[in-house]
Amino acid sequence: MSSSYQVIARKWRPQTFNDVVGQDHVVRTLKNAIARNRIAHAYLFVGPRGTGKTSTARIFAKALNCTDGPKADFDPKDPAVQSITEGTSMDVIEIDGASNNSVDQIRDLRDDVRYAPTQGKYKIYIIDEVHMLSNQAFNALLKTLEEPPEHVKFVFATTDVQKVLPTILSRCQRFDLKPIPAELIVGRLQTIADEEKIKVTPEALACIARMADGGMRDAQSIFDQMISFCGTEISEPDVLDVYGLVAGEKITALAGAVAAGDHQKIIAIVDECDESGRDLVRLLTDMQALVRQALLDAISKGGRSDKLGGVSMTTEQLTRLLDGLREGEGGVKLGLAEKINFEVTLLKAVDASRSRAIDSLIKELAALAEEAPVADSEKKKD
Ligand SMILES: Nc1ncnc2c1ncn2[C@@H]1O[C@H](COP(=O)(O)OP(=O)(O)OP(=O)(O)O)[C@@H](O)[C@H]1O
Repeated sequence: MSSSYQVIARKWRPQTFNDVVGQDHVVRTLKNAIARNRIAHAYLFVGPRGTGKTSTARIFAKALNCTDGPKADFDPKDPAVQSITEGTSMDVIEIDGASNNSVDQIRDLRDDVRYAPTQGKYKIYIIDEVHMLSNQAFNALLKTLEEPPEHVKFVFATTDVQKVLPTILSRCQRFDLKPIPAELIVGRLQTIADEEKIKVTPEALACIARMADGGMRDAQSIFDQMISFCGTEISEPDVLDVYGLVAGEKITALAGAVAAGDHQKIIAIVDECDESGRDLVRLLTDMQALVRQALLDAISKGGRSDKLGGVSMTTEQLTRLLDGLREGEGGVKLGLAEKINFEVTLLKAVDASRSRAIDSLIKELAALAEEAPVADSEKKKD
């Protein structure tokens, strides 16, 4: 039974603080709070999906309720910790805010909090997607949050903090989990691949990380799917084909053509991508990422970058280009006449970046022209 298949994302859920990737600021603060015994009544973990909110909440619960706790470096084999890992601890209660019966659960919670924990030091309520609670449930929760008994701790998680009532927010210590940088996703996937005896090239991993956009769960799900398709050996072309992605060098070539204003080359590359069934929406996102990198490069170098295909572009041009690409996004995403919309977006973006450059030239000339008559009249006076 124990050999039953488990998806990677679940099998590789971080079990200790050290396993959590890319959220050092959160982990450090929680560890410090535990070490100094300054543990708040309620925490709120905010962040995009699959970045470690639920995992960190559970690890925090383990640190609070482990034998001789609270202790940040608890032993994962401690029976008190294992019961939390296995979801059998009576003192760690998880409620999914998105489910229909959460109101009843929150009502139960109000009665339940009065009773002392059964084994651990604390009763810990982890409420996932807290923004999805109905108003009724929110209000019921608020009453408990106002005066929680000493032995009760709350950990809330949300992907949409705007929807959490201010009255709840103001009673919580808030932590923002960030999208996980691609190189850390690659690192974690590599560790998993080694353990699972999967041979995967660095290019393939980079490609998976690119698609996951900072979400570790997404990255792991894609990796899982690739293993189903390819077995134990995965290379970049496999990932590109399965997900209809465009190869890195082709994206660079297209970005270069856009920077150079080479309309013919743009159209040729788009044709090629479309004919081989590539995902143009994704290509547009990847292009934006490249232009953004060039923009950051230009800003750090005082106003110019030649990162897009070696063409020197100003910060202003790159901003216009990025703007143009974003403007067209809606049309391309609509899916109708996707290719045409995509081409038009690129061509317009090229024009926008160039016309602005011409605009500034005109402005400079106008400024010079304004100065010129003064110089002439000065001369006449002489
Ligand atoms: N920071 C991280 N470090 C390591 N693995 C992670 C991290 N974040 C997510 N994962 C992986 O993704 C899976 C899902 O993570 P988790 O449930 O903690 O995310 P979440 O932020 O709560 O997502 P959601 O908002 O969708 O509930 C985990 O089981 C783990 O495999």
